[in-house]
Parts: sequence; C-alpha cells; structure tokens
Amino acid sequence: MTARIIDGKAVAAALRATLAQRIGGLGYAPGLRVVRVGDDPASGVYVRNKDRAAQQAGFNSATIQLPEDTSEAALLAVVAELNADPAVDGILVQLPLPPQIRADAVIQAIDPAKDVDGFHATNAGRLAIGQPGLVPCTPKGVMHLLAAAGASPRGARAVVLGRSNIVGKPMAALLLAADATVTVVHSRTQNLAAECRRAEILVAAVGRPEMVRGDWVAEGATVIDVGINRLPDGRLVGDVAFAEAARHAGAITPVPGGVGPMTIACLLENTLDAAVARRG
Ligand SMILES: NC(=O)C1=CN([C@@H]2O[C@H](COP(=O)(O)OP(=O)(O)OC[C@H]3O[C@@H](n4cnc5c(N)ncnc54)[C@H](OP(=O)(O)O)[C@@H]3O)[C@@H](O)[C@H]2O)C=CC1
Ligand SMILES: Nc1nc(=O)c2c([nH]1)NC[C@@H]1CN(c3ccc(C(=O)N[C@@H](CCC(=O)O)C(=O)O)cc3)C=[N+]21
Repeated sequence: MTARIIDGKAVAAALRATLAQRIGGLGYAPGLRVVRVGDDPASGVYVRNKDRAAQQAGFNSATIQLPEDTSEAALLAVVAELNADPAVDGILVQLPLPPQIRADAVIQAIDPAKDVDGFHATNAGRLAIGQPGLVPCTPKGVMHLLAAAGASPRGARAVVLGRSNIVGKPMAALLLAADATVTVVHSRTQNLAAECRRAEILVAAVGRPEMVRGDWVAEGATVIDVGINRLPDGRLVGDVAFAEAARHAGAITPVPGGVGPMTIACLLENTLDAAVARRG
C-alpha cells in the first residue's frame, strides 16, 4: 500500500479562512499576545509564522519579547498586565523558558479564560472530565487532521506514543472523548513496536527523529507525526521514518507541512473562541 499524504498546510489554510470569516462578523479584532523570553532560534520561526497567520486572519496579534535574564517575578508581572487588559483575549508564553523561571508557576498565573495553549490546570481538568474549555493546540489540530482524512476515532484502536502534558496526555483525552480505544505508550513501555502495530490510528509525539519504523505501522493505519526534530545537517524530520511508514499506512502526515501548521491555526481558533466567550 502507498499512503495518502494528509496535507496539513491545506487543512490549516482552510481553517484560517473560516476563522477570518467569523472575525469579519464580530466587529472587533480578537487580541493575541505571545510572550517570548530570550531568543531561541527554533522558537523564532514559530513566533514569526504565528504572527503572520494571525494578522492575515484579522487578529490583533503582537509578540512581547523579553530578555533572556528576565526574572520570574518580572514575567509574572507581564502576565498579570495581560490578564487585566480587556483587549487581550489570548495569552501564550512560549516554552521552554530559561532556568531561572518555573514554567508551571507562569502557566498557572494565566487567566484560564485567556489560556489559549490550554495548559492551565483548570483547562486540563476540564478536558479530563469532559467539560468545555480551551484545548491544547497540537492535539486539537490532530483531531482536525483525522477528520479531514476521514479517519473516524469512534471504536478505533488508537495508540499515542508519548505522555507529555502538552501533547500526549491531552491527545489521549481527546481521542477517548471521541470514542477511540486508547493506549498510551512511553519510555517505560515494553515492546513499543508491537503496541504501535496494533494501532488503526497512530499518533507519534516523542521527539526522537524517525523512531517509528515502517514495520511498526499496521497495513492501512492512519499515522499522525507530531515530532519536529532538527538534524545536525539542518533537515527537519518527524518522529516517524516517513518513506518506510508510507509503504504501510493508509494515510500519513508529512513533516514539515503536517501537524505544525495545524498547531498555529488551532491557536488562532482558541483565541477566537476565547474572545467570543469573553465578549460575545
Ligand atoms: N507539531 C507541533 O506543533 C509540535 C511539535 N512538538 C514536537 O513533538 C515532539 C514531542 O513533544 P513533547 O510532547 O513536548 O515532548 P516531551 O519530551 O515532553 O515528551 C516526550 C514523550 O515521549 C516519551 N519518549 C521519549 N523517548 C522515548 C523512547 N525512546 N521510547 C518511548 N517513549 C519515549 C517520553 O516518555 P517518558 O514520559 O517516559 O519520559 C515522553 O512521554 C517533539 O518532537 C516536539 O518538537 C511539540 C509541540 C508542538
Ligand atoms: N507555549 C507554547 N505553545 C506551543 O504551542 C509551542 C511552544 N510553547 N513552544 C514550541 C512548540 C513548537 N511549536 C510549533 C508550532 C508550529 C510549528 C510549525 O509551524 N512547523 C512548520 C514548519 C516549521 C519550520 O520550517 O521550521 C511545519 O511543521 O510545517 C512548529 C512548532 C509550538 N510550540
């Protein structure tokens, strides 16, 4: 079998067009602020892509750049200001943060109603118990891609590779809420390959370049590659060995051009939803 390629760039563009249309009917521009501490070059690409996408879709978007040696107290003061600003609907503090700042203290200081990353304990708890809230962008983007690929989670065996708070855990919660039979595998799992081979939907979020080999993929499976890994030669690869996996999968996402663009589109979707919830 040769897999269909799921075009995340196209699905993201379509979602952004829908958002632009919704914003057109609002009468105001939803406000998004991205806070960046230091200038990690990898996050620079992401922040630039996001700003461009946000402005094109009609958001009032800006990046607040702080120096590498910013204290935790200073960052918390910026978050408090954004929490209080009525023009700001969404706040994203770019991770990772430098070592003098506790990421969790900052995340829990964000107003949950403006937490467009969906990382606050209130939003994570809402997701876990099936209440409406802001959902983390990357797993939310994966759900959009599954829908676009016609891969219904209902009753399907889904395997999530990775259990981080920002991707693996919320991914498992969303698949469970969509009636999949969900298995989460991680670094202490025995025989990862055998677990993955059982998946009709396989989501890889480990941060290990090309770890998922062709023979880990069941014939006809839908493979979603969340990984974004920069190799020493500058190439960007996923957590899945794409060419090998595509010989077995029914459908597969590429890297780049798969989940990454969806993460940005879902950040905008969350910002618009947060704006409508706050101001109608
Ligand atoms: N496309 C996008 O928009 C985004 C992409 N990413 C990418 O997704 C990937 C994962 O990100 P994130 O969840 O933040 O990463 P983390 O490092 O926080 O988590 C990685 C997870 O993978 C597991 N893991 C690591 N190595 C192995 C291994 N050898 N075998 C089995 N399991 C393993 C870890 O297990 P354990 O818990 O046991 O340690 C952990 O649960 C990265 O490549 C990242 O760049 C992330 C965010 C957004
Ligand atoms: N608070 C916070 N929220 C995040 O959501 C967050 C974060 N911090 N820190 C960093 C990670 C990473 N991340 C990416 C999003 C989009 C692309 C993306 O658009 N990638 C393009 C290509 C990028 C390129 O060419 O380098 C693609 O995959 O096609 C990549 C990476 C969000 N993250």
